[in-house]
Amino acid sequence: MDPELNRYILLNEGKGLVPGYPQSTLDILGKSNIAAMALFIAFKQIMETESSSSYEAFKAEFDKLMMGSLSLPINIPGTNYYGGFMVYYQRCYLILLPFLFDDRGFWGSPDRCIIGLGGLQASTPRPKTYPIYMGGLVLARGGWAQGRKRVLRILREIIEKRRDSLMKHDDILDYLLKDEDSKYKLNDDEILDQVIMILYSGFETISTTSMMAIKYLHDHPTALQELRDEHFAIRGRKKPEEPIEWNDYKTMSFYACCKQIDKLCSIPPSKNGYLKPSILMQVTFETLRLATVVNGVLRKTTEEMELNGFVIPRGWRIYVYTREINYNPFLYPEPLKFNPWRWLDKSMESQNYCFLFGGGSRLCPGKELGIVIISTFLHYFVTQYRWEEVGGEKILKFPRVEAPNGLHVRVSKYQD
Ligand code: HEM
Repeated sequence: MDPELNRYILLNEGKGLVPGYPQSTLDILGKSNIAAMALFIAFKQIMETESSSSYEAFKAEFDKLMMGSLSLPINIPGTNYYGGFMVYYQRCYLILLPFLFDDRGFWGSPDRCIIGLGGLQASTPRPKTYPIYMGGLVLARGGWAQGRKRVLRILREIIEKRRDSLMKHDDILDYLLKDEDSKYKLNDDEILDQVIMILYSGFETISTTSMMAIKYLHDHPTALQELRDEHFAIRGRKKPEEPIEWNDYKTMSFYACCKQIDKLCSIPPSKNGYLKPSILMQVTFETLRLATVVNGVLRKTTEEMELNGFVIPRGWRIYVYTREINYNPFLYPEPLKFNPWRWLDKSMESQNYCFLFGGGSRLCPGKELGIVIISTFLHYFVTQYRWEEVGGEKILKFPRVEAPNGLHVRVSKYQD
């Protein structure tokens, strides 16, 4: 691992401390550390050299753009939208299936609904009324508003400088700019779209999941201890300051290195070795399940279809609300409980109801990268620090997972 990133991951010491709290207190999400870390990592992967000179200016504009991308499309000065951007303009039909509301009118009671690409499960109680409501949900658009304009300007300048320079870089932007194979050559607009897409997609997903993992581990000392054992075992094979690398990551993922796993796990080791998820993977998947960051996936019907009595016309855009699957008690007993060990069975992740990263041909292409970044962060965090919450830890789960005031923790150096 790049030592600079490594340092950043080690909590960006001295930066982003929450005013009013002692020096050792960090705002884990919100406007500082984890979110900044996720964006910085993505920025550095895309433009290694420019990450030191252009990052701060870029980040300021990107923050505005992020805010605008999740707002009503009112394109007048003063609104979040005007200061940001929207991705595409498409009319989208929001399908509110009545089973998303239970008898008390609550959203998605865990025991009543499941919708997946395979259809509704037989256990779903059928509503008598016609199930589909149409709402004009405008997802996006309207010219390039301010945030995006400025972000694009910064990126274009970087691209121009790259073209004028003879230096070679080993980063994503260099690969995008290469014109060796004209079959895959992208024009500048397409390159810019790719860059923004990578920055945008990995930002909130990674930072929110990392924050929630810290929260759950804090609240579940047994899981934290098991994770620490697993990661001190990895550190034990390395010199004190030696960064982790790819081979370490492999032992951090599906090769169990914690004895306790064998006690808990009913599955025999596979012939390839102990191909069982490590406690790190279990914690990550359980966090992704319980604190669902991406609530659903968008699809379009290419022909009229019937899903267990629900008729969906051809050409409709559908928001498949996958979040509820994660709380289905038939699939995940005691669904609201943080139980990382339920992921001991590796096959859980490949079940066709598991939509943590979407599914089918649109499966999240950043899945592995996202898991690597979260894993690396947790590895350093749990082996180097203890932490306790110090107020402001209000967490909202709906409509999106967030800590409106940040999750404040006081960290101290970990000593046995
Ligand atoms: C914890 C981390 C992440 C989670 C939970 C996550 C989740 C998801 C989900 C649920 C989808 C929808 C897939 C579908 O429609 O079936 C998606 C799509 C996507 N994700 Fe991620 N993602 C994560 C990280 C990343 C990262 C790091 C990147 C890029 C570097 C990325 C890039 C994308 C892109 C480009 C799509 C659209 C794919 C398409 O429509 O073909 N994601 N992600």
